[in-house]
Amino acid sequence: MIRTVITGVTGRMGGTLLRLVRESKDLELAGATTRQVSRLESLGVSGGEDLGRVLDTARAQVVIDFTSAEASVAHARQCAERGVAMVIGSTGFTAESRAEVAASAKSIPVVLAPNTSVGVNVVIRMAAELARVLGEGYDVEVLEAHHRMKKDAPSGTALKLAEVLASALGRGQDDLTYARHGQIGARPKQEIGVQTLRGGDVVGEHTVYYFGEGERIELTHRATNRDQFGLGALRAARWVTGRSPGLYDMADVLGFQRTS
Ligand SMILES: NC(=O)C1=CN([C@@H]2O[C@H](COP(=O)(O)OP(=O)(O)OC[C@H]3O[C@@H](n4cnc5c(N)ncnc54)[C@H](OP(=O)(O)O)[C@@H]3O)[C@@H](O)[C@H]2O)C=CC1
Ligand SMILES: O=C(O)C1=N[C@H](C(=O)O)C[C@H](O)C1
Repeated sequence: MIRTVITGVTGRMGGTLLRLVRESKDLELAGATTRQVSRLESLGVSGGEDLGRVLDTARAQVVIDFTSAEASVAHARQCAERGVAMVIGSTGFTAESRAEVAASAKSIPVVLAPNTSVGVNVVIRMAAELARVLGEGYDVEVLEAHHRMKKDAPSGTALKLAEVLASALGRGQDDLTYARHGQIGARPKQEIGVQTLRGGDVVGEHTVYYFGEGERIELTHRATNRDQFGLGALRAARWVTGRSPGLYDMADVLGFQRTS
């Protein structure tokens, strides 16, 4: 059994992960963290607020962390100090905070993935392949929609899609456009638009549009609950436990060639 700690266990993903770890045959809950410590008892979970303290008694092999970029940076440092592997699903990283996780991943294995759903990762791969095949004759746009409580925008998945599309088309960060307003003029050929919708209880939707002359291709993934994110995270936890230190992503877990 793989001894697993879940951070942010009172969150939306934390609750999904708690149920899935309990249902799994090969992972066991070794502890959990939350800032709402009084809720741990009713969840039947042992743990506390500080991951370092939880790890000092939990004999954990892996931490699954869906919290926030800021919290994940601190959690990665605490795991690195104790030699515990990690799966990080948090989004909202800046180049600097990602570099901090990469620094921790010099001493422990870390899977850092803005989307742990296998289906989404297949879509990411197909999006790059479609862009390569279609080439320059199509205008590429990414649209994402999420629930009203989501804190970061665009979603980590939309940013990942934009990154792999840019790489497939030989374009760079400067070609990404996150908003349009006013007299913007004709669309530059090189542009890749990334647009955000927020509202209601939308779990997560991503579409890549390829607008051509006289046709349009749309590649869409819609999550209708959080289970596939959680199941993918458990798969990543099994894969990362006992690996060599390094920063990995879901492409590594799934045995795909990296797309960017
Ligand atoms: N990779 C993937 O496939 C997916 C990634 N995500 C990402 O996972 C993250 C969590 O999403 P979700 O579960 O919906 O969010 P929630 O807000 O429901 O849960 C976040 C949890 O993390 C805790 N947390 C947040 N910030 C901190 C902090 N600074 N220190 C300690 N604990 C903290 C919260 O604690 P408290 O309750 O005390 O506020 C809460 O328990 C987001 O970044 C989201 O984008 C989400 C779904 C899928
Ligand atoms: O916050 C969410 O809910 C989600 N976040 C991830 C992201 O930012 O890409 C993945 C998923 O779509 C749900």
